[in-house]
Amino acid sequence: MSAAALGLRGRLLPALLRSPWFAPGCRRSLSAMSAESHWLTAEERNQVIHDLKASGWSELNERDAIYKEFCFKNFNQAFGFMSRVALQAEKMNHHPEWFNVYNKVQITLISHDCGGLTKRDIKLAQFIDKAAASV
Ligand SMILES: C[C@H](O)[C@H](O)[C@H]1CNC2=NC(N)=NC(=O)C2=N1
Repeated sequence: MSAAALGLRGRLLPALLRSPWFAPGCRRSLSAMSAESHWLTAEERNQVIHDLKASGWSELNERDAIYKEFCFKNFNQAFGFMSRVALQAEKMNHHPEWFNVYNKVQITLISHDCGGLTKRDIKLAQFIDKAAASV
């Protein structure tokens, strides 16, 4: 019976693959990861994604990640924002995927060692939004 017939298309299969049992890197590192790095429960995920979407983040289709674009007055403001985020990323040992052209910064957040979105990404996204608001 095909995966489609088993109803494994859509979100079920990605959710299964995201679980620690299918993400050996995540399971292996779970013991060394802080509480924030643990997987989100379905209820937690729904709530935080709802809140993040309200502030302009979106879920990527091709990966279990979140994405947001920021536009500042000039490069100086954009780079100052990136510098603050970079220091926080180093502090958390959790880093964004990002692209900057002049006053624009595109940010994708995903926990590479887990292959998906974890509490580390949510914590960094919330920091990023505060940093952007205080530029
Ligand atoms: C070696 C280093 O600690 C790891 O590569 C850290 C660095 N920053 C990271 N950032 C993100 N987004 N995901 C990771 O899995 C990750 N792992």
